[in-house]
Amino acid sequence: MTDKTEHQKTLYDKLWDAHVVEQQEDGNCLIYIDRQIIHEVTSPQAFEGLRIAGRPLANAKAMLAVPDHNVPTSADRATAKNAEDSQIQLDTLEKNCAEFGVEYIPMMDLRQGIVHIVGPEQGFTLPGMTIVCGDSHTSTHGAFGALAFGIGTSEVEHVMATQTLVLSRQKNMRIDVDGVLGNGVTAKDVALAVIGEIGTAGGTGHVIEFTGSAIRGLSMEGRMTLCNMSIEAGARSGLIAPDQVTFDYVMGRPKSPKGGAFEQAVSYWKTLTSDAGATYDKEVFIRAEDITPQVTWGTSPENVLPITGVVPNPADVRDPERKIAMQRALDYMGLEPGTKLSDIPIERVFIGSCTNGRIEDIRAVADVVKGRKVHADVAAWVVPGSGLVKLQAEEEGLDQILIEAGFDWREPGCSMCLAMNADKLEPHERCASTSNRNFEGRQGPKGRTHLMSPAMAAAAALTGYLTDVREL
Ligand SMILES: CC(C)[C@H](C(=O)O)[C@@H](O)C(=O)O
Ligand code: SF4
Repeated sequence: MTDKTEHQKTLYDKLWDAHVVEQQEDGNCLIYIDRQIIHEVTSPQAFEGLRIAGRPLANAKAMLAVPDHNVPTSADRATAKNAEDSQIQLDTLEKNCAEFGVEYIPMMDLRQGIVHIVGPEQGFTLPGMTIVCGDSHTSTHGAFGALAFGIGTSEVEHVMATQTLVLSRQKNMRIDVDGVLGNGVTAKDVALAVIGEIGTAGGTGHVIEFTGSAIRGLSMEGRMTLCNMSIEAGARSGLIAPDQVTFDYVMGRPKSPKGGAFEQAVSYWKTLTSDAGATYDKEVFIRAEDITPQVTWGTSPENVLPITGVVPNPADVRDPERKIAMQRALDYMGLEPGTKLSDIPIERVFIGSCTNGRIEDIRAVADVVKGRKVHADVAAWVVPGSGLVKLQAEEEGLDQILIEAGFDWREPGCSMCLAMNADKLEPHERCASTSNRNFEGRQGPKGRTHLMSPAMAAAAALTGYLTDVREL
């Protein structure tokens, strides 16, 4: 419910109002869902539910399926032996899509990749839409000015059956980043700095709209990185108003509107901005110049500091709960308070994931490592976010730069972002990673993850330590 007049809506208000099917007495709304993307992990029970109920899909054309979490990323993926449970999930997705008539992008298709990279690439993700997926990082698609959020498996089934969801309206939050980002500072650093500032619960109950000149200055790739991590700041969705950068990205994609329909769409999309008089429930202002290259030291994305910092000391923390959590994180990470972050050695590097597996990310890595060598004690991987990202990188010769530097150039998938298949850290291995979660065991049992930007991960690969990319 909103009292705002037609002229004082936020972008979120506009997207919400445009999709309300029915207002319920308890204040919740039945919301129309334009599109659903599915992967192999959270769709099997949903399909099974439909099968048992004897229900068809409400609109198979509103769905797109792609396997990503469990696919092997080794060069021999077509024949590679997968773990049995991984293979079952992959086979089940393919079978379900054939049975229910859902478009399915197979593993060996050039378009295969991580759902949140494939949707935008294919023009399946468009401004103004409501987009869901049984995956928390669906927030990524908010970079297009779409209302996009992750849902649970029972909701996946509900959308399959009805193309709607019952939702409660979120509050409006605005994070404004104004100014110009410094050298070596990227969208990932903005995301980590925001989480450092507001905490992993800072956005709870809110949809975050990112505004300001530094946000406008980001490419679509950067905007996706930022919205991707809104979920790590507690918000289910992130939003950026669409502009010319968005329209240019969307134009000519396989599934985007063409010709006159595109022009018409753009004139609607141009209305998708927060009105000048619109108010937010919460506002945060950050100066772009204050953001430096960030790295995490602990087991939550909010355990983040500038690379110039030192490992914090639990003794300096008053709150007893926070003190215990910090000590636990340091024990898990095998770190001593006071250690300079740049003195922490790493053994693995993972460049990829739906946060940083796009072409711009791979270019940034190639830029840093060109003509240099990965440190002898480091095993470094680049896992492109999709087959199309991989192809583009190869056409630009980036794969050669990376391979010559000593990187392993792999096939697309979620891979070591969450270690659902063979791609994982050994216990106690320490990894510079461009992914989004550093939880205990996230990249493998007892594995230790430091989150950072692609350029920073590339710098770490070269030196064997967490490294300030600005000083290379
Ligand atoms: C497997 C999936 C449900 C999960 C998510 O929802 O995010 C995964 O993608 C992750 O990043 O942890
Ligand atoms: S790349 Fe990582 S965060 Fe993204 S969908 Fe896959 S597992 Fe989740």
